[in-house]
Amino acid sequence: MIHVQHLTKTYEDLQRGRFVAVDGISFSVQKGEIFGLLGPNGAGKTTVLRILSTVLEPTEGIATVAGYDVVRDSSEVRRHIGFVSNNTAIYDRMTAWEMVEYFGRLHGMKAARLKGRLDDLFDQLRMNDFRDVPGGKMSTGMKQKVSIARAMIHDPPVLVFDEATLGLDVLVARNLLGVIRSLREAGKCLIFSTHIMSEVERLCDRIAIMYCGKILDSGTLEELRDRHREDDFEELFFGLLSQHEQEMRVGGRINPASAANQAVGEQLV
Ligand SMILES: Nc1ncnc2c1ncn2[C@@H]1O[C@H](COP(=O)(O)OP(=O)(O)OP(=O)(O)O)[C@@H](O)[C@H]1O
Repeated sequence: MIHVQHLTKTYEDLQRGRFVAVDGISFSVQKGEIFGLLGPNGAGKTTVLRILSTVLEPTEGIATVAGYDVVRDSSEVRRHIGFVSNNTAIYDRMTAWEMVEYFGRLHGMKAARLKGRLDDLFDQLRMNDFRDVPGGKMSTGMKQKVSIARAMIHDPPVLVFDEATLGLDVLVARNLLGVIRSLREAGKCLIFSTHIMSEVERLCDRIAIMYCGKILDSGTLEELRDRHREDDFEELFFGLLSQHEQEMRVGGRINPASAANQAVGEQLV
């Protein structure tokens, strides 16, 4: 469902000059699978997810979603993908129902199909209690559910969650992880970015550890543990990051992103 090959994204930055945010990464995600992108702030996760959802174009490499190329077939990609982040704008004066309905219309859905889909989603995500509550009066958990419903209204086979639990209390975050699991059961292809190790351990079928724009390693939790002979995932993760730092230092190729990530230990849970 998602195929990424040698994907690179460079930004022209006033301070850093030409900056490589994503550096030749490759991975695939199948139907019915949750793929976790784990990495500290600045690792390049959001950039990858924005390329997949056609908000950004890659500098080099190929990315396809449901068989469609993110550059050549961007409107087909948008039809097949839903994007959930932690900072989706929720309109204060629109109710939960109106907001999700509005996004359905933006996707060109006809009234009858839209009504059926709204009913299903409000049941599935248990949103009926607050269907008429305006955005300005919603709790963070309600807002997050509206964001998910909005991303799912057109029933895309691929869903992207970018740091979606950031700022949520434990209960709401736990509910969200439950929703993501149920989407996997429904056969969706899910990609989930986070800097929280326990989330990937609990949720993801396969994991890519990302740092300074590169995937340092990827596989199931068991494969990673076996390969690195380390049962403690936190130790494994930090071991990979410091090995990468060391290799960059020896090669004299310190990526500016490394400097930006010096406080990496403090950012990770
Ligand atoms: N528009 C931009 N112009 C220049 N640099 C950028 C731009 N967007 C992102 N970057 C840089 O690219 C790198 C990767 O950022 P990105 O947001 O993809 O990382 P991330 O892993 O999602 O981290 P975070 O969790 O902080 O969002 C960072 O060093 C960031 O400062």
